[in-house]
Amino acid sequence: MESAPWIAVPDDAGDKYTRGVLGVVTGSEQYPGAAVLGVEAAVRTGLGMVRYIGAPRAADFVLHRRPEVVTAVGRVQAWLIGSGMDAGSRPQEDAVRLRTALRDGTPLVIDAGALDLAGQATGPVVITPHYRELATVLAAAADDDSDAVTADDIAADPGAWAVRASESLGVTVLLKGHTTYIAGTDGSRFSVEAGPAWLATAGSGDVLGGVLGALLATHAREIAASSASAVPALAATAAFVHGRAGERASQGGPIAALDIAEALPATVRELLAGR
Ligand SMILES: NC(=O)C1=CN([C@@H]2O[C@H](COP(=O)(O)OP(=O)(O)OC[C@H]3O[C@@H](n4cnc5c(N)ncnc54)[C@H](O)[C@@H]3O)[C@@H](O)[C@H]2O)[C@@H](O)CC1
Ligand SMILES: Nc1ncnc2c1ncn2[C@@H]1O[C@H](COP(=O)(O)OP(=O)(O)O)[C@@H](O)[C@H]1O
Repeated sequence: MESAPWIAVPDDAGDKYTRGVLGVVTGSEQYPGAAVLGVEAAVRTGLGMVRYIGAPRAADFVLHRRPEVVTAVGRVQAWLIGSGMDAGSRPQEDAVRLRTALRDGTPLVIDAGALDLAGQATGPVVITPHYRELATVLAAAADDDSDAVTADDIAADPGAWAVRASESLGVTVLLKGHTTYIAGTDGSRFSVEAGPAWLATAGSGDVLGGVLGALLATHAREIAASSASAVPALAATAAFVHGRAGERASQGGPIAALDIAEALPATVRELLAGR
């Protein structure tokens, strides 16, 4: 699959709303940095606006880093939820914020601490677990303990588990790892090996969530026309762009998650130049 066609280029008649707005409910008291990383990545992937409506401490950090972010509630074309949250200790305020996103009917990227809520979403969903997170999600969905799958089982055959999870949960699955596997509800299957192992660093997945959130928010029309085929293609594009940004940032050396986000504009530019 070509990734470049899945990058939305602004048209001359457009404005920030027609380009697409991403709503973000991420971060927490314990993990405010995840909110900063996801928002940074979304802004740098390209979109009209980000509305951040997470925890106040995280919102302060987000605004300090990205003053263009709006913290007022309003219409969005997609949501990114769960990065930097802990499903095991969810404050009531976060439950309310997450419900707003889940009931909106717009497409959602569901990561980390909101993965347990995927079944409650009213819009098309792509979940972005790593192996341990997928094992937890599948354990929660299993009829009894004998069906339980471990992270080691998933590591042994990640592509097959991404497909099984997509079929049993009825959502698009983006399973993170050295190779990232995407399984869509329409039968789409992608495997993306675009980046170096230096990408295995704290917050790298939070950056991926922001990239994918921006891509969903800027393709509302395509998703409305066919969410089952557009969402997995956009997920594969996000994994590819994330991997290429990691490669660009690393050049064979170590990287921090923010370096990946900062490499996104040049990565997108390079992709567009080639199309
Ligand atoms: N800067 C930030 O705010 C960051 C926030 N993050 C957030 O942190 C939350 C938890 O994500 P995880 O991927 O860690 O969740 P996991 O539940 O996969 O990882 C936690 C598990 O990792 C294992 N573990 C912990 N420390 C270990 C060590 N030193 N050696 C070996 N095993 C160890 C333990 O089994 C532990 O239960 C998510 O909400 C995520 O989004 C992470 O993305 C990292 C960066
Ligand atoms: N060995 C690896 N090689 C290349 N990319 C990797 C490797 N391990 C992890 N990644 C990528 O790094 C990111 C890690 O995400 P995640 O596990 O959610 O970390 P975090 O929670 O710290 O953000 C994912 O995009 C994953 O595909």
